Amino acid sequence: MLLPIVLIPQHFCAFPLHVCLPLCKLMWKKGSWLLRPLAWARSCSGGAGRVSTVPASPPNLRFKPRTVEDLPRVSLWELLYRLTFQGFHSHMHELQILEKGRYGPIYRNGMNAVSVSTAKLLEEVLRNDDKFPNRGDMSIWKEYRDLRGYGYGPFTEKDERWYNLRAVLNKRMLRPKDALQYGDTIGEVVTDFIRRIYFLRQRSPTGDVVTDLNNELYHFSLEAIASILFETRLGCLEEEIPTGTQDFINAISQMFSNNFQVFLMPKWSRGLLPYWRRYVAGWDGIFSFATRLIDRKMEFIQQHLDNNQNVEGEYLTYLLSNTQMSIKDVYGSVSELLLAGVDTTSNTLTWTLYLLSKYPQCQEILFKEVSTSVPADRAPSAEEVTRMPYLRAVVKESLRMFPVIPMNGRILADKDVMIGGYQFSKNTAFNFSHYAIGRDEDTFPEPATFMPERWLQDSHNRPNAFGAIAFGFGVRGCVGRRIAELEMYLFLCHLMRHFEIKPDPKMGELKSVCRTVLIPDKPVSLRFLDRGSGHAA
Ligand code: HEM
Repeated sequence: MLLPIVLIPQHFCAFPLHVCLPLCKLMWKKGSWLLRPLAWARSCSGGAGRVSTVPASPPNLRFKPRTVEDLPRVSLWELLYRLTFQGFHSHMHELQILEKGRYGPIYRNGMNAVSVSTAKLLEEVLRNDDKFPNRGDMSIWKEYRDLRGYGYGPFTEKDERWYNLRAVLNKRMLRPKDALQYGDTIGEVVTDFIRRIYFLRQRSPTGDVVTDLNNELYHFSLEAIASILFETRLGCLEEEIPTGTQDFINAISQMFSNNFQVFLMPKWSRGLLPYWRRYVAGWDGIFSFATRLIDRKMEFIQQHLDNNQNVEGEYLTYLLSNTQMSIKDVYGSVSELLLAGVDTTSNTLTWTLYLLSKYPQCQEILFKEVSTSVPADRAPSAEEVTRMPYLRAVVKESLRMFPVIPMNGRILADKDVMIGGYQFSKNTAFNFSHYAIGRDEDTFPEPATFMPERWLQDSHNRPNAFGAIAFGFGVRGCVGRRIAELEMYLFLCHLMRHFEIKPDPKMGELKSVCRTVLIPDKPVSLRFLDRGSGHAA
């Protein structure tokens, strides 16, 4: 009989076999396969996300694979209603969970892309990724660069030009051992930050609270990434913050806050509504900050060359001396790297500290790991921090719960693909609901609980890795991943040796807000209790 041959070898239903087979047989007899493919899929799979492939078509029963037309669909009106009247425009991550509950794990969202919200479906999409992966429409970012005559960077470039650009940018950054060379530079920034925490907490009435920690961590991340990209210290961790720094931070915030509105609004409305003007002003602030620092470095290099002195340097010197990159390209790429390197690590660290303060038992395990791995009389090295399993698990778990980039996507243009049992033609846009995926109960039991241990289980019990791919996947994955990880590991390792982090009762619970990146809904304040370690930072 054909049925078991088709079904049993690739049993794609969520129901156990003994429940599923009689159900399937019943439908088969009634001809339901042909008549109501979607209804079958729903009743048989417990959600399309459980279906990984359609069974091979029975030769004599005109089996038609399900297509995008068979997917549940959110109308544009529903989306607009939720964004505007229900306030989801700043809670797009929570909208993922709401829509998943209503439409299942794969559906057409209001923007006509296909949203996927299980680890398994995400894996299927990414395993079918193009040779030159494409995240989607970057036209409004390009428009700014065209307007001001800057080159495109890794976010905005596409196809072969993107590939060649990444070949240049990846060097000295992407491999784990590339990042290690920045260990001392980052270590110095971390030491300064610890000093700043001592300075800030003693100003509080109780002598141990640091308020507006997210902003402090912003300064830390900016200082750290600038020290790598521009090979120079900005002084963001001094008592007096240098002028221009806060303007840059505000400019990023301004650009991100207006990005979505500019994307949604028609071009003709730009002169009438304030978003486009604010958006351009935000980018102007970002680019002018970056180009000023690049120009300063070029002058420095030129002076050395004029004096017949050797020019040695790290990332920027390497880019500037790369013959494949014009100065316009360097401006474009470095500005994008800088932009990507500040909000991401700073917000992730904010969430991590908040979670550690709420889960003292996890903080204790982390403290023990740090104390036993590094002798008390010296600072941890870059190699050491990357070898601490609990520390890595803490960061991974924080990113699962609060993925700083809560959604992402791909347009698969190379070929037709089969995802979740549906056939999609070339050029289908897929949207990845990372926030909903990270909170999926099937992949992560007790998803709202911070449990770094879940990442330390043996390979059979460890969650599907696609459940939390905070840095993306494949050749288009995050170029700054190793730097970001090193920065966060060194930071947490140093900090744990100095302070025990506790909640500030005055702050209350934090909620997340989506402003392209996932940020806390209010200024964060935490207590930093001195462990009296007397360690060198
Ligand atoms: C917690 C820290 C960070 C997180 C969670 C993060 C996450 C991501 C994600 C999800 C992507 C998209 C990947 C994909 O589509 O597959 C991405 C891309 C990117 N990230 Fe990061 N990132 C972080 C830090 C950084 C840092 C420090 C830098 C700069 C040094 C950076 C530079 C970039 C760039 C340039 C891209 C675009 C790559 C391309 O399109 O080719 N990121 N990042």
